[in-house]
Amino acid sequence: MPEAIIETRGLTKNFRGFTAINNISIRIESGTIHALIGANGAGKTTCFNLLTKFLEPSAGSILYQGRDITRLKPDQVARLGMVRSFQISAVFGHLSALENVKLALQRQRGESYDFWASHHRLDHHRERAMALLVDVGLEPWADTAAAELPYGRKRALELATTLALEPEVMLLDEPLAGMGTEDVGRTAELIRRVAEGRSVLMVEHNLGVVAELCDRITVLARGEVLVEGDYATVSRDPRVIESYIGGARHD
Ligand SMILES: Nc1ncnc2c1ncn2[C@@H]1O[C@H](COP(=O)(O)OP(=O)(O)OP(=O)(O)O)[C@@H](O)[C@H]1O
Repeated sequence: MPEAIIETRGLTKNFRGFTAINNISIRIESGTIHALIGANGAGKTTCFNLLTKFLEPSAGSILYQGRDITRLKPDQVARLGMVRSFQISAVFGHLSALENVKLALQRQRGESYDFWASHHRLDHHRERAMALLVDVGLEPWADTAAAELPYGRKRALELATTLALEPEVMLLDEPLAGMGTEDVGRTAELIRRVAEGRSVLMVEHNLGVVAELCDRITVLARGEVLVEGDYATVSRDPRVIESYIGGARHD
């Protein structure tokens, strides 16, 4: 069996008596793009927040590269290489795209803003930041204030600031939400590109993109794993079809 980069065992989350996640065990294989899908209220966000350490589980454990990270804090798991996009990578609207990525690079190295920082180091950050902007197709926008970027480009900038942290696993929460068709296609392509050499876990409602992009899919229903597999397997499972009737968003 391929190596698991993230694994949950009996993961459970109760909210004052209501079980939002019930005893789920999932495996995210190293080097894959893995989607978490399910009808509204299935538990995707709760599961995502448990994996990224924004919520404490009521029971069960989470392993990252075989190591138990159940009790670690979000910044500790980020330092291990498991980074939630839009987590540490808040984008500052008044700063240019380039400055935002430079700042993310500085933070990645634990440097505080230093007026006297050597030119050599700052030049190095500039070059690396520019390369990351090129990677996400933002080169022409390098000097544009983040607040002025079109929506889809802003998400691309967030991906660049996440990439600055050199993650091994990127966790993306609805990366295509709110995008028009053109942005969806370009961002999906971008995710495919940045996924090379790393693993990605994403919560996503757009099933067309999930079908195109994701190697593995976990379908949640009422806080439990309904089925896990590739798109062909998952999409013809009668339980999945049934759980989606009336529940899924068809966007
Ligand atoms: N903080 C909370 N307190 C109480 N119940 C909660 C809390 N967070 C989530 N829930 C409940 O847990 C269930 C799962 O919610 P969750 O947001 O994880 O689902 P989801 O699959 O992400 O749904 P959506 O697609 O609508 O975002 C829902 O019934 C929700 O009402």
